[in-house]
Amino acid sequence: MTTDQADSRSKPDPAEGKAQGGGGAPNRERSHGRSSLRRLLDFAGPRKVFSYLGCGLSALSTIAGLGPYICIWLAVKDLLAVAPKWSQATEIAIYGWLGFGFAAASVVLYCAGLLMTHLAAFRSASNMRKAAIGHLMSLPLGYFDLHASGELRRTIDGSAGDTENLLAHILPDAAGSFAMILGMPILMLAFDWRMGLACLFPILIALVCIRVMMNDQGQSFVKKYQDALVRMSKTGTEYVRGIPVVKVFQQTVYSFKAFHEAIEHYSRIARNYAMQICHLPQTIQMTALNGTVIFLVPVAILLASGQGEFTSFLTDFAFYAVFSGMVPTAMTRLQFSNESFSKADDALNRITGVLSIDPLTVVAEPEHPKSADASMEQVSYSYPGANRPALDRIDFKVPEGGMVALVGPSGGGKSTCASLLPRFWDVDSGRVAVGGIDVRSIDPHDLMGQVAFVFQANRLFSTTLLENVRAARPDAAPEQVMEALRAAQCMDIVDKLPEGLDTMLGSGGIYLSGGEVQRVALARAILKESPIVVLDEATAFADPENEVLIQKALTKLTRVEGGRRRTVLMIAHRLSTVAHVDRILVLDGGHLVEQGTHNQLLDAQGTYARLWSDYERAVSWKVDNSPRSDAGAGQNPAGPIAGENHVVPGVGPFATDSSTGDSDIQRKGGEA
Ligand SMILES: Nc1ncnc2c1ncn2[C@@H]1O[C@H](COP(=O)(O)OP(=O)(O)OP(=O)(O)O)[C@@H](O)[C@H]1O
Repeated sequence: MTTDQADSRSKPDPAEGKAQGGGGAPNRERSHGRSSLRRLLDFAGPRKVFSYLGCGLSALSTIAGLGPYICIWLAVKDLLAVAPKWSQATEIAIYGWLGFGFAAASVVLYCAGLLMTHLAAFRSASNMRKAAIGHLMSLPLGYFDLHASGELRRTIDGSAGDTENLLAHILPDAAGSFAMILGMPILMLAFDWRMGLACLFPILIALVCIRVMMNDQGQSFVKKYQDALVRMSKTGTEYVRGIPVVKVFQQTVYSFKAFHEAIEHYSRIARNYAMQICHLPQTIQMTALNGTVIFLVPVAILLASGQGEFTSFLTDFAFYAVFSGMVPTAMTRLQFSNESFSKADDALNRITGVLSIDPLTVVAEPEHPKSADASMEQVSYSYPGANRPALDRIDFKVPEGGMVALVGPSGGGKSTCASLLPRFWDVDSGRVAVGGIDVRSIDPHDLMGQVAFVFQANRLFSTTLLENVRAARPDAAPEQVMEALRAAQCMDIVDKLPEGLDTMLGSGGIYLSGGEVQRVALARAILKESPIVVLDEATAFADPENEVLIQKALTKLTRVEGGRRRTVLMIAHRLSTVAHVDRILVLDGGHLVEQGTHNQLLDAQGTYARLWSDYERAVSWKVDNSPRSDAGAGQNPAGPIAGENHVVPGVGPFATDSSTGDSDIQRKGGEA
């Protein structure tokens, strides 16, 4: 999605009366208030002065670069004046050295200028990246659901790169070209204004052509072109991620429609621009510039007949013939700099688009939660652009140390509900509270400290196992990390890693399986020691062996020191894993349709009872079809829980914790 699309998802935050961060509302107006170059240089901070200096040096270099041409002209003039007695041309050597001096000075000035502009460009690009990444950190986590990583990478890294090129190379070159364009008419009209005009005429034609190409249509092309690049980058990233699926099903790139369409879209835009906007003006421009001599020769022939002193005329002609060769170079430079300015302008708008997305609101005097209960009071929430609410007036409370499960049909609103607690999104109406305090009144950092979130699919960083776990609590000692790994049943992982905790994971290191990654993520959550835990289908993708271990780790995670229980809000599709929680909330179509214990809900014969019976059927089907069905299914009268416990014996947050001897199943067995 482009930032423009993100714009359309923005919506007012009823609480604050302004665009919500999650929707992402870049304020383009703000970004157009000042010239792009000045806004860009602002990122360089005090180093912007290097940019001005660099451009000045580049302009001086161009002017110095004219010196050798004048020296050649003087030398030729000297020679022709004494022809054929060449030896009498005594000044030649001086002109030669002078020309060399000018050329050397031009090179030195240009290099010094480039050095300066590079210093400014690097600082500007790195500050831009830092600002954008820093700002991303302040956005609600839900923003990242809506914006693919490829798109963000392209926006931040690509845009910073585009502007870096502008400041480092294009700007000093443009300053040089500008100096050349200012100096050229003076120089050209100085020796023979008629031949000078003949040389300037194609430049005027080229300038008109450039103007035509960079009209409003051309500018809007650059915008569309950049959008097409972002779209290609985003769909390309998704395609690369989906390659295994594509290969397994023997599909080609054409089957990955979005990526294919993005490529087609990109080439269509580039083709249209070339054929509709550039074709004629570009042809005229290049012909005019490269054919300067075509204008010069007829003028020279006309002038030659009326010249009193032919040698002087010939010298002037030689000067214009040589000097006119510089014209295409200067004009091409100027044209490319114009394109780069448009490109950088667009890049800058993308960056400022990200920077102007409203971050999570932070109140001036945040409050600290007084306890570890969590509640929702009449909470409604709609995703930006959605035509019906994902949650509608949801009301419930998880008391401190309580365990509440969210169940319901797919799309019922379970994940949305859980993600409102750590402020992935802010509610449209109602209130989400932790410890009796509205989450919007808690400092976001404090809130993150209160809530540990275990996702369905977790990511590890490309660093050591130690640092991966320590991401949850950077000041934790290696012994504490080891303790968390032990509690998360990760000792088999630690033992098999060649350098234990210091083994690199991910690219360039060791890869872990999905279930192992899940356990390491649980170690993180355990190390974090937050009083509230949100579990989003933590065992969803685990194989039976890993599930046993994950369930054991979950048991540890749900308790703090001394056996006290953390407050747990969990989402589950496997109803067996929630049958023994304190309370089950059934969400259907964004409504809280039922709540109660497992038995109460079964008795109510509503949605939960229907889901349970579907679940029982699915499990008995699995058991009947399992090679071990003889050993387990029919023998256990306790239904699916028992059926699953046959496969996963005596584990889980609601089952026996072998290490502590506690048993939630036993403790809550009566309820079940
Ligand atoms: N990022 C999003 N943008 C727009 N709509 C969304 C987004 N995420 C979820 N929804 C919509 O919100 C509703 C609730 O989705 P949610 O993911 O909370 O349901 P769920 O009960 O967790 O589903 P599942 O069990 O399939 O994971 C659905 O209608 C879904 O289409």
